Amino acid sequence: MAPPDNDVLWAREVHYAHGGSPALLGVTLGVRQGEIIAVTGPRGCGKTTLLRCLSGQLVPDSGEVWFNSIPVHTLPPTSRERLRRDRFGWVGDTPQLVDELTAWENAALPLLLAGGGHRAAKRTALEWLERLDVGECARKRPGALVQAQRQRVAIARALAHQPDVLFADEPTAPLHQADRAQVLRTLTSASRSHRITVVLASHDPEVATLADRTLTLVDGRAPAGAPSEAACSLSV
Ligand SMILES: Nc1ncnc2c1ncn2[C@@H]1O[C@H](COP(=O)(O)OP(=O)(O)OP(=O)(O)O)[C@@H](O)[C@H]1O
Repeated sequence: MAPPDNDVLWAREVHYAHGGSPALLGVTLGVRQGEIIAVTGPRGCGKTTLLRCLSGQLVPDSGEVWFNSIPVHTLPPTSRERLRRDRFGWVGDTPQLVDELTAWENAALPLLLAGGGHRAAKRTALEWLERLDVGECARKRPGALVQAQRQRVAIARALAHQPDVLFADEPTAPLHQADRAQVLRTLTSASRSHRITVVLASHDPEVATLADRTLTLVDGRAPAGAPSEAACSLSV
């Protein structure tokens, strides 16, 4: 079945089990370009597994995942790898930076891997570090930064190549309470100004207030009795 024309990301009846243990039991979801969607629900309900299926890190056991007109679920591993590198951004709950590189080099990495010029990549990386309030850390290596600074650098790296879709899985988990709202606001406003679609997973209900829509998962599916799409409700 082909996806609806107006959805940048579309998943239909996605099932996934980790080593025989079911994590997703038929999730259907459409995300429009530039939209920010929050995936919420209690721990273990399948948020991370859903984001990994949508971003091509995992292949669903059954069901479909489309990015624009690309059937992600049928792509060979090298094509999924390229798609993730060129078109998607990923922020996880712990910053995975390259220890040998400085903050700006880390943030510039996706641009350099995509074949961008060194000077332009550096300028863009520095702009994003400034936007995320870690401009003064640009020349420091990750080991000289605190966890909250490292996570801001990881977010800058995920946004610097202006991906079509940013997947953020509990992106505020390593931050102190005081930093959380500010980093989330920066992430969502930068995404809105650059028309980057965001799929944001969190068990923190506050995250939903910054999103256009919310998909609530319970035990790998939408709440009993409701079709998955109906579980998406307007939250603003
Ligand atoms: N690698 C794995 N091997 C086995 N089971 C897994 C694996 N990853 C996740 N699971 C299980 O799959 C289910 C869904 O996990 P998932 O991490 O997707 O949920 P989540 O909503 O993101 O949880 P959390 O909020 O704790 O991050 C859980 O029961 C979890 O224990």
